[in-house]
Amino acid sequence: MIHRLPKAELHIHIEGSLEPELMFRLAARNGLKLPYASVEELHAAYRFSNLQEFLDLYYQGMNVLREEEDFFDLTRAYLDRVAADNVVHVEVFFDPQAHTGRGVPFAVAVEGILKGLEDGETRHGITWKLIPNFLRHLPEEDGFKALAEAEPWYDRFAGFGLDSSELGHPPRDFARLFARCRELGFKLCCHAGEEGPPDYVRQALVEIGVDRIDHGNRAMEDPDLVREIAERGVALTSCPLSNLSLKVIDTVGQSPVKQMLDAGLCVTVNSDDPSYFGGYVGDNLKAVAEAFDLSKADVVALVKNSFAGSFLDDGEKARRLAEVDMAAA
Ligand SMILES: Nc1ncnc2[nH]cnc12
Ligand SMILES: [Zn+2]
Repeated sequence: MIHRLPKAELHIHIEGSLEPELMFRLAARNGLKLPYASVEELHAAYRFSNLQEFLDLYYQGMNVLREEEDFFDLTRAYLDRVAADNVVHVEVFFDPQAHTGRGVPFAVAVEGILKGLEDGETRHGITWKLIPNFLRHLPEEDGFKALAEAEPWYDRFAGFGLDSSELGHPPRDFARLFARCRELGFKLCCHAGEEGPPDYVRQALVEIGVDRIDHGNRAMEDPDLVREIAERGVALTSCPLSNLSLKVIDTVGQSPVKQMLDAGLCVTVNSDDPSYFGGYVGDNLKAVAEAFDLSKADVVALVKNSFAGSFLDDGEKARRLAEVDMAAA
């Protein structure tokens, strides 16, 4: 049934969908030598004890993305893969500062990704939103520069997000930047509570006023905060296999997904960085369904949340939700 249901993915870093095979192909195309002898050796390096260990490899891996065509191929490969899982809508993150910071122009990254998204829409009918994320390990001032560079593409972006190393980089440090994004009419999302304390989630929710919380695991430590999230109707994008891989949890059964569902939160299931964490959105849904022995109603609720929590307009949401009900019947 999981396969059959039309679904959305709301938390995917396109750079984190770079599969080892494609990384080797792009390295060869760009005349670069990887510090790994083979795809197998690279795969074997994907063992992490925390977020930072993953991020170090993630930023190293994306170094093969140099030309517009590389970003196009990356995006195309992701959409081909999720089309096979019956994903019909994606809201895709990318990290512009991780590219401009190594000399790849903003335009190269964004144009390649946009062309890939348009190609996927044409070939698979997958609708999409694109959401640049600011890197929180860099100063807010650098985020303002990225926002200024993004200006020619404002009409192509649904919102802005915040990612990278969470501990020591609270959402509050980016309050002015997100206030500006809000003034410009963008949706706001923020990685919070993946490793950081519940107070980071509260800052994202109350001080930044996010429309969506990415991860949010540690919010579950604070019942008042859980109530606040429920009252505001803000969706959470949970990523079970990412949490497992980054040792946020020890087993999928410790994922907060079931607790969030039971608390009446709009929780969704996503892949985060599927190439690094060993599973796409369908695999993540299967993993939680198995770990919690979820009922059909719970699985349908998670999939409906993926549309309810999306940045689609109300009419499009209603149409997608009705399609899920039809497929589930
Ligand atoms: N899981 C994650 N947390 C924070 N930043 C990220 N960038 C890519 N994946 C991320
Ligand atoms: Zn993420």
